Amino acid sequence: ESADKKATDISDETASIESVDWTMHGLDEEETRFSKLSQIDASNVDRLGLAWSYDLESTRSVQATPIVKDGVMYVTSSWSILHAVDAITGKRLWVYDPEVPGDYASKGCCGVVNRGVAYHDGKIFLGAFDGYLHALDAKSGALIWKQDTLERRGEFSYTITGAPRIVAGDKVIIGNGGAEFGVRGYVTAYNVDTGEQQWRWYTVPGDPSKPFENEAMEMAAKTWDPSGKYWKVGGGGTVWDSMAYDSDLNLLYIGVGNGSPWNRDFRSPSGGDNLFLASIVALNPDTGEYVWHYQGTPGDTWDYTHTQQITLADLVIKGELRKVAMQAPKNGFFYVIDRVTGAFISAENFVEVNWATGIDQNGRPIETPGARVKSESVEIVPSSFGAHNWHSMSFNSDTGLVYIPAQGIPLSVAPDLKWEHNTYKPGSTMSGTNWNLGYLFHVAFPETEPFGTLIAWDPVNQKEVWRSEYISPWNGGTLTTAGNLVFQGTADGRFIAYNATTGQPLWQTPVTSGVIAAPITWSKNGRQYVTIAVGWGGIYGLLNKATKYATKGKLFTFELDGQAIMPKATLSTRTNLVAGVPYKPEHVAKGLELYVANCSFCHGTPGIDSGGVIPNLGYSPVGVLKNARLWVKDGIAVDNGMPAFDNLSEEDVEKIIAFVQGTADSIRQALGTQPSKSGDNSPIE
Ligand SMILES: O=C(O)c1cc(C(=O)O)c2c(n1)C(=O)C(=O)c1cc(C(=O)O)[nH]c1-2
Ligand SMILES: [Ca+2]
Repeated sequence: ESADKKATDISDETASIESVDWTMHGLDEEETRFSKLSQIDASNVDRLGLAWSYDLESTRSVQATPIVKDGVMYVTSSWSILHAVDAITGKRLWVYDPEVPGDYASKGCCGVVNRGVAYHDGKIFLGAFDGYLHALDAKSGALIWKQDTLERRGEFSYTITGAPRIVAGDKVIIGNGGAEFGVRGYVTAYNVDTGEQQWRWYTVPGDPSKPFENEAMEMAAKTWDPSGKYWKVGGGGTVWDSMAYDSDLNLLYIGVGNGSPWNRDFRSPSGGDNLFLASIVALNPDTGEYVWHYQGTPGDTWDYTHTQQITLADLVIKGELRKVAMQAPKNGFFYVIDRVTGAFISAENFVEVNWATGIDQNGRPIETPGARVKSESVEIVPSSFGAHNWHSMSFNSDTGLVYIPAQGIPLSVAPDLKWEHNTYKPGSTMSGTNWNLGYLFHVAFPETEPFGTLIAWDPVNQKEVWRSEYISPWNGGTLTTAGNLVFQGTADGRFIAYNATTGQPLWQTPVTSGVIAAPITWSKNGRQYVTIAVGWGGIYGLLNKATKYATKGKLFTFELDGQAIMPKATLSTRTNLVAGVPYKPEHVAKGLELYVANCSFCHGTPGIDSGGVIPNLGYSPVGVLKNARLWVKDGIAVDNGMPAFDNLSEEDVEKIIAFVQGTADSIRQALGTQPSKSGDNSPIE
């Protein structure tokens, strides 16, 4: 009975084959992103053409997996703005703006992002960046109910960036972001009709002097050192992206994130595994009770979130059919675990790693001696950007392969010995916007090179089968289909179809901007379509980009023999290295400390990072850098997400300007080039 129910959950109209919707974030409860549609296949995919394009009008990140239900496409763009679009014509039906305040942007680590909505019984559920969960009428976009998901709003920097999920027939589940800032992670279930809270499950223990919420918290507290007073900083463990659901087993799987602060030496000085950080946890979806956990990265100290996609599959392993959960988290290992019991089955690294030599038979990493950075600057591989981040993977049960958007983004880290909970200190990474890391970055330059790769991974034999290399990290999520295809958008602005078995590229088209989101496929009246939301951004995309474009967010739908014309890409207006802003050289060193504590994680290193959706200040127009006070102090761009910094004095701003101009001058000198025409607004070519 439940198997039938599952099939209809995937799409109400699947039975007719005529119209197949995409109604869940990961396509199905198992989050496979494997579509059974096969009209578009390896033999005809080269005939794909544009059916229509739609303007999302966003200048920040587009991360959403669209949802298609009854001819309507629901897709979010930055600032959690939801667009309802006629799926056949691409015409706007309605737009819902949850009106996230501009000054909320700096309460998230990685930009005002949103990964999509959930659909259930005529309602759309949207988690907005400022922590409210909205339930809307799917037809009109009218608000039905709205819930504040945040605890102690204002005291902690919580956000929502992930897509809600529907479980147990009547519950909508959402977690939060915030573990870079110091928060306590949890997931909450709300009744789909009323919005009433059903249960909340914390991922880490609270203040041990107070009663524990449940036995799981009591068990978890034994793995934390109370002398670190972790509960003051929150402890971390946000559930900011992945969940999966097995309705047969009646288990909800959640992916739990990193510790707050990142550095375990400050969070739990005597060590400990710090449950349930960096774990997959199975919960009873009816009650929110703990069932089991598997902790992939015990005692996380590297921002090794296990919030990356959890995909469920039934695999024959050593002759036995196993119900498994699969994950490729930031730490670089591909995990297969038993989803009934949480028992470890296998793990192998899918990229080069230097923090562990492998995973032992109990599922514990064998850490390398220098992996827990104690004094000098060390380059840990993978970095906290992850060997795989939130970009969706897909699992094709025909080929037996998982398609992973893998990457390497170099970062060196050193302990921040000055770190104190919620204390602004020049020199302490982003402490000016309340980050709580306990690390400094790039005290020494990292030695590895950035890379981006699509990896086709065999989860049974734990080995790579094929790969496709890209020129940049931070490529889009993947989709696979019964047409033996894999689709992926790329950081360099292409949308590509591969043969799922061999990895041979079969078709590609430019799509006006770098892509980070995942494509979907669906059909209407017997015709198959492929849709991708496009718009550069996310954490790496704040700082860097791999195209010369700054095109606003778009939504593209493709079909066989589609004839629509691809809109023109907009060139970035990035200027040359800034020159000629007067400054006092003795201000540069202090300016660096101020920059690190207030500017670095959004604007990047001046003149070194290329600038993504947030400008790199090394390429500021002269007039902008000279008048930085207007942005930094007077807050003229608060609506765009640039906060006004009360902690900075006028003189501090002068010092930051000195650091930016001084750095630009040093780089220019090192490159041996002439001073550029200042204020030049010519596009980079
Ligand atoms: O610890 C957290 O709460 C948290 C939240 C988020 C988020 O909500 O986007 C990210 C991360 N961590 C993170 O570690 C990370 O690498 C990341 C990348 C992105 C992005 O949108 O590109 N978000 C996040
Ligand atoms: Ca994190």
